[in-house]
Amino acid sequence: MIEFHHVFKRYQGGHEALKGVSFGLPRGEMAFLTGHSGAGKSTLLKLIALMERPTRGQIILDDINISNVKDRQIPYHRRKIGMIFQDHRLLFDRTVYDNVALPLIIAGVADRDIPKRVRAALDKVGLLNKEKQLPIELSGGEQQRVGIARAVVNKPPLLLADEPTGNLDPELSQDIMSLFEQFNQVGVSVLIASHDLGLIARMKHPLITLKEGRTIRNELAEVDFA
Ligand SMILES: Nc1ncnc2c1ncn2[C@@H]1O[C@H](COP(=O)(O)OP(=O)(O)OP(=O)(O)O)[C@@H](O)[C@H]1O
Repeated sequence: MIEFHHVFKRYQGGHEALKGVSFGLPRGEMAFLTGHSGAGKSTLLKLIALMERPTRGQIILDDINISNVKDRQIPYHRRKIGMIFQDHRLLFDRTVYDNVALPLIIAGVADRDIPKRVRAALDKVGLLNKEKQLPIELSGGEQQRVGIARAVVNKPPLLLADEPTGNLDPELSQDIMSLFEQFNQVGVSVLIASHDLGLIARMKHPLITLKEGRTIRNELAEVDFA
């Protein structure tokens, strides 16, 4: 599903956030990405979503070298990916329903199909009864679930989550991780950046550990440079 071949990322200003990262995430796998603050975890996820471009190396997503994806094709590329952020990035002046419907509207889904799909996504995260509420009226864990419903409403084959439990207590964090496992069990590939080593250890999924932009531990296959 995802292959990184000796990927480097240097930001404007000269900081090298990734220094030759290689790994392969097979289709249908769930894995964790960990490492100290500033190790390059968010950068790695942003490269997959084409929120940033690599300086060197190749990233293959679904057999496509994403360096060849032109800027105008990025919205189509992103439809393969559901992104979940620590701060959820919900629209706080819109209802739960409207937040989850937004990706469908952007993707041009027919109006008549939207309610059913929004409710299916809210049902999966256990929030069917909250659709008329504003995000501010929900708990932190519920807000994160809305973020997850929004990420999965288009049924992307890949979920990328950046510290999705960073603001949650241990019990809620476990619930959110279990939710990711449920999506994984129906075939969705999942890559989660997290600091929470205790939670990661309990989940028993492969781990990639970054240190100062390099892979220091990789329980996923290293990929050969073709
Ligand atoms: N847009 C940017 N411009 C310049 N430098 C950046 C930019 N984004 C990130 N960096 C730098 O790249 C390095 C890696 O950042 P990144 O956000 O990928 O780390 P991280 O492992 O996700 O950290 P955290 O766990 O704190 O979120 C850091 O030193 C950071 O300061």
